[in-house]
Amino acid sequence: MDAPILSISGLRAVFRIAGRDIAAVQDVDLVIGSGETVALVGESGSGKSVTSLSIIGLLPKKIGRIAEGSIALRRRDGTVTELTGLDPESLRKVRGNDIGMVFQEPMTSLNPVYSIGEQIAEPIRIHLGRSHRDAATDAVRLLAQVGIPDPDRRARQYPHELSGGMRQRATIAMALSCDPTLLIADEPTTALDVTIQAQILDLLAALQAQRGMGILFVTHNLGVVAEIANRVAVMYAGRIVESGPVSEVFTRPRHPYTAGLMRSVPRLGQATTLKAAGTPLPTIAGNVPSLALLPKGCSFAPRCVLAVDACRTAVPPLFAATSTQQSRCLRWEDL
Ligand SMILES: Nc1ncnc2c1ncn2[C@@H]1O[C@H](COP(=O)(O)OP(=O)(O)OP(=O)(O)O)[C@@H](O)[C@H]1O
Repeated sequence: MDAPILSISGLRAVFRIAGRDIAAVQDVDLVIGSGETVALVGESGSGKSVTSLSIIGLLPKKIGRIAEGSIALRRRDGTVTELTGLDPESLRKVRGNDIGMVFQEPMTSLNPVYSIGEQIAEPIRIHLGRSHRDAATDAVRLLAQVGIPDPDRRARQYPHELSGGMRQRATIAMALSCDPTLLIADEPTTALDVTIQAQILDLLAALQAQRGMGILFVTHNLGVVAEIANRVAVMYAGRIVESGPVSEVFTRPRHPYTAGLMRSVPRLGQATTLKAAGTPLPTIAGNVPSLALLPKGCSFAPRCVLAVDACRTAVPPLFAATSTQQSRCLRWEDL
């Protein structure tokens, strides 16, 4: 059997703040197979972006670093490379050749002073060694593949001449230009309106079916997870607290934090009913703890209605709730 596209184990990423290492992410294990989409979900500050930045080696210089763990990537030629030990230049090559990235705001990836076509062609020339002319042809082909009408003309246009949805399509084309084995999409649809969002999700699913790449999809939106992902990993205060197939986790969450997140999602019809009844949508009481002052034991315990004394003494391990679903809750059986 082929090695997974991405295999993270025991990842701990820290920030050096006021002379202390503060762990933004710890004990993170994550596997993505080819053709599989894994969603990383959780509230703001839970460590989703730090996890994806660790993979691409772009933690903030000077203060951020991977303190422990391994990140193994299967490359296009089938070899598996350990990314944590690579020097910056080798890592840059892996990033350009084997990992594609799409971020929330397309203008962070696009340069306003170059045409769309030039920007897609550049990595093709640099990383795949294609001629100017061939790379330009490839760029137009990629624009067509991501559903941009009249791709010849669009390739000559500048980012400001495209709509937000078209710009995001263009960054997806750029991310796919070197035929990556792994695509990291960090809130790629959050800045778009819902109809465009649905189109981009459909596009990613279609491209994945064609190319068989693995996708790490970072989002705080459970609706989007249900739409696009095969498996989901729920993060809280830097740790994965629950993971498993979306169908299992969403129908039967085994961690109180996941259950709380699920309850706080408005459902069609429910919002108006609750409003009519004068009942607000349920939220999870309390706040995410500061990473510098994590409570002893389970980080979610201070907000958890199920918490017992044992939860406050040691961080719970990941329990195998089923053969495919894991929960970092001592009381997963009581949920
Ligand atoms: N440059 C930085 N310096 C110091 N701490 C940081 C830095 N970047 C992130 N952190 C800390 O790391 C933690 C995890 O942040 P991260 O951006 O991964 O969260 P997230 O789950 O992606 O949130 P969001 O949905 O808001 O992007 C946060 O507590 C944050 O304060």
